Amino acid sequence: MYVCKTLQRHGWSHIGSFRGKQLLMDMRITTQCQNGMSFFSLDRPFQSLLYVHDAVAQRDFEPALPSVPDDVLEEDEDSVKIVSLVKTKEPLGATIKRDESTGAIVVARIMKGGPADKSGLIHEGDELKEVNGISLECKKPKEIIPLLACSQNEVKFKIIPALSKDEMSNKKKLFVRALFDYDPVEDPTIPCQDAALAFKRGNILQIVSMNDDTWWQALHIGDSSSNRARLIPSQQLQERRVVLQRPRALFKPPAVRAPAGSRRSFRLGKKSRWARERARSWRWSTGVHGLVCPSTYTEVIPHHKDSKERPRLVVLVGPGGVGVNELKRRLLISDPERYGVTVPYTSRPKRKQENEGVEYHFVSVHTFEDLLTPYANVSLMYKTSSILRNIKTIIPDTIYFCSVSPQSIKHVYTCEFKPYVVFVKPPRIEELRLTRRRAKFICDDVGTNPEEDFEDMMDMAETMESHYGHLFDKVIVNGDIATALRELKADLKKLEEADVQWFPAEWFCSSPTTAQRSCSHLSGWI
Ligand SMILES: Nc1ncnc2c1ncn2[C@@H]1O[C@H](COP(=O)(O)OP(=O)(O)OP(=O)(O)O)[C@@H](O)[C@H]1O
Repeated sequence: MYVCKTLQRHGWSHIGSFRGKQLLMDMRITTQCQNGMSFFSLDRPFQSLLYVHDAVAQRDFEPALPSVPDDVLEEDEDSVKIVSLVKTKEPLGATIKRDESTGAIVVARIMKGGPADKSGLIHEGDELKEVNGISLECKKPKEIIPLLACSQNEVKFKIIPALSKDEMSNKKKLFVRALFDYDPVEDPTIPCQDAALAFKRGNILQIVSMNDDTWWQALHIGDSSSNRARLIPSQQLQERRVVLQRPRALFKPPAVRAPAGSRRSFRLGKKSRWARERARSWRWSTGVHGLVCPSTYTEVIPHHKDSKERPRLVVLVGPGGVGVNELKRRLLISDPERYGVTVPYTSRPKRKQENEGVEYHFVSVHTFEDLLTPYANVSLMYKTSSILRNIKTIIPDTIYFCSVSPQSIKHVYTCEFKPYVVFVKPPRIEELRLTRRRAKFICDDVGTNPEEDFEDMMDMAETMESHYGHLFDKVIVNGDIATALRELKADLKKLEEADVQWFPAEWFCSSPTTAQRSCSHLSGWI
């Protein structure tokens, strides 16, 4: 029974089109009058025809599109596509995978001749956002297959189409981690202060234009208050500035000191003359006095954390005596369930409060030297890797710390360990003197003068920062130990809770040349 309300008002001629009317006249029609409303029963084909007509007239054939999510940027709005495929017994003919760097589910392969291929609507590289209205965010490929299996007649996909190669090169978003603080208020050269972006070391910026050699345009990721690009100093400009501001580092001659072995102090005085000289020569050969590129920005890519992913390895670095072990010790005491350590090797003598295999494996200078020969270095690296691997498989939820010398960071600075590198930095020299003396850790060396060691520590910290600063995710100033510990714990908590983490692009570079370029502070992609 087809109810035709229009019939009542205007009679036959108003049902659909004239063609409809003509058809109607040709059919067998039964009409009845009931309460002033006209009813008529029609044969099935004709009834279907009217349904189709009405559907077309009301444009009912178009799919009901879900609303555009709020977080889609204006420029992205047109890139969401809804694809509806009729389901048959055949599989769709596509494979999907999770993109490691973005966490997105993407079409990995389209099988030739399969339904997906024949439809021409789904392509390799397309990002799947939803299946039948169910969001695929944080889902794994194996969780998505049952969603497809249980859908009835049709499967509806919400897709972000893959970009063509040309579009890719134009549209690839470029993110960097800032390696310095920038305050436009203190920059007299900025063309327009209101158009500038202030940022802190460690902030993530999206570079939206590099057309100008001196001023780039960038957005501050995580600052939802503004979507407007602002000016930041380009890498080139910042490098020039750093070099001009570094006369002390560049021209300071090596300090002439009394023979190192002639004095004893809380920390370095216990080192052999050889070790002290070696440390100093390393500083001069690799530090600010060598060919060091100033830290400006380093390219990063977002990584969407998987709920089952292990915590990242936390690597602590800092100049000798700054308090790396003290921080590790206190962290372990504060929560032994949550934190674990790896035990490094050292050639320095054991201190009173230290135990073999706890803070370090104490080995002789000779053994340590052996470990540093090129051949042994491989086995040391292997040992380090296997120790870390074992630990990672034994207690997956524990956050592991390891302290390494900055030169050794490269052994763990890989996608396998995904280290989070924390640089433990001494405070200003006055605070260093005050806090260390107050803590009385020079008590076992009566009559020592730690002043030179404090200076060495400051020098070494400066060298490490200028040489390896681009690898540091976090800098903790160890003045007051309780404050430093609190800050470190808060930072690790934030790291654990963050859904998106920013990994250096070099971890994902396949060719060593590209990796090297990306490591040298973006010089490759300018
Ligand atoms: N913030 C601080 N205030 C006072 N004393 C501190 C502080 N941090 C560390 N110390 C003390 O300084 C001494 C050296 O610290 P620690 O052994 O942790 O240094 P380290 O960085 O591990 O050196 P190394 O790498 O040579 O072992 C210890 O006696 C420690 O208790």
